[in-house]
Amino acid sequence: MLPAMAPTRDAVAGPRTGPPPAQTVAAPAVDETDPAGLLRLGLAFCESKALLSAVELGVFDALHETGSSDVDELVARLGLHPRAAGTFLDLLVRLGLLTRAAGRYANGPGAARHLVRGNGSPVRELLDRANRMHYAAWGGLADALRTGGRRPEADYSVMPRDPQRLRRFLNLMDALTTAIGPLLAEAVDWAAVRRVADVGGGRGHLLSYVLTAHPHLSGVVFDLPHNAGPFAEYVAARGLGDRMTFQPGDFFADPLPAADALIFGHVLHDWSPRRRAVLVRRAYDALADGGLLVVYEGLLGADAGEERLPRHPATREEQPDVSGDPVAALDMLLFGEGSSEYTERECRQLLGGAGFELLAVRPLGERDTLVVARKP
Ligand SMILES: C[S@@+](CC[C@H](N)C(=O)[O-])C[C@H]1O[C@@H](n2cnc3c(N)ncnc32)[C@H](O)[C@@H]1O
Repeated sequence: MLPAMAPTRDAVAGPRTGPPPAQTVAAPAVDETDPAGLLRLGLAFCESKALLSAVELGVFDALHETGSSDVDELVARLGLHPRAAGTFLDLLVRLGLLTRAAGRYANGPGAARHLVRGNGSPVRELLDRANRMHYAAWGGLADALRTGGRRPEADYSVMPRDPQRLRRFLNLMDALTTAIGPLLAEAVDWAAVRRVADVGGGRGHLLSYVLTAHPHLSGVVFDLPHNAGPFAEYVAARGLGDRMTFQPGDFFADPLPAADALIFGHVLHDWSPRRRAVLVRRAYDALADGGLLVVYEGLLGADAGEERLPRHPATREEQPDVSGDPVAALDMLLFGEGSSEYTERECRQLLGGAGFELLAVRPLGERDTLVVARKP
């Protein structure tokens, strides 16, 4: 699940959001006798931007509502200039996103499943964010590589001033944890836990899965005060108002909730290694002996012998471990606001260094790793 990285003020001020939108793909075959592969790679941004623009313009939403439309109908509905609209739509057909029959366009199966707003797929939210932030940031990649590209850590203080942005952010968080919630409910042994706190738990989406699966649990979401309203709406809608509470606070400054288990989900990677260590120490201090710390994160380079990318020998020590997803790692390193993805090994060290005893490290869904630790 990627980070906020645009060089614009908007993106710079925004917080991290979990795993990156981009997925590493196998290295394309570049045949020295045929430069087509190189050209395709070099110009891939055109097709990428066509998809992102179609999402931005609401092409897939419009076609979802109408079933099918001709170019004039789409021009009118989406407020497009007619000059290039037909060519643009035909490009989307060629990319396999739309179908066209008798001059009428419709969503292809992949678009219908993943690109229509509100259909529950995280892909739409990720592409939305990629368009607003990552695209512009990657446009400045060469500069970021020259300068090191570091930016300040996440700044969540922008959220209360921009309700639309907050809503978009919460939607994205929920989309990313929809797949994780049921898995996390299963993967952890909650039998000895009575009260669980999701620290940085947003409006409670993830925690609602855990509580629904385990009726003996009660829960508290600890998050910044601006999430109190969205939380209240959310738990009322899920019918969990009597089992889940919201504790507003700053996890760097305020006492963490008293609970038998604390969750940090997609939270630690928002911060620099130093601040991550602060959070883990605070969790250790907040838990009673035997208490659980549950971390899920898109950790890089699991220790299970994944192939490592070659490193430049001269800077070996400074290189991040990017064995998991180099696109995500670059994105996070250069544009991730001082936050950084980190490796499974670092996570083990982080928790072990604070005094935790590791109980389990295992994959959680397609992108995340679950780490469960206990305060001895
Ligand atoms: C990247 S989101 C992760 C949300 C959720 N745990 C998930 O897995 O999707 C980070 C969360 O931490 C919260 N947060 C950021 N800074 C915080 C702080 N200083 N104190 C408490 N919560 C904070 C944000 O409001 C946001 O809900």
